[in-house]
Amino acid sequence: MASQAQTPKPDAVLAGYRKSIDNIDAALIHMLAERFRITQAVGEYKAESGLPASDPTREARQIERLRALAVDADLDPEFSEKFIRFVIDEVIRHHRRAAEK
Ligand SMILES: O=C(O)C(=O)C[C@]1(C(=O)O)C=C[C@@H](O)C=C1
Repeated sequence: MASQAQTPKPDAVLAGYRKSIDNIDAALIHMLAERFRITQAVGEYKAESGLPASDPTREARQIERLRALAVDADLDPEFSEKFIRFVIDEVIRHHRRAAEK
């Protein structure tokens, strides 16, 4: 019986797919880094101006917009909402930390 610990033989088809996945993952990281770079500036601005860390009205608009974009792009809108919620919650955590400084 073949052991799962054996090194799999090279698979050019899978390697090609994985090259694309790696490029897409790298682009996602760069885009997220850019988004957090700008939200850091927003957090500093909000802290200086005494504005609240979160803006639920803006968030609701963003979620609705992204859900619609997801449907158009054949992406699960529930997933897109969970993803942006996760990102925004992290931004709010950063904003609150900036306001405490
Ligand atoms: O637009 C803002 O006011 C932000 O602080 C940015 C952001 C976001 O990450 O998109 C984060 C928190 C707010 O509740 C809404 C949106």
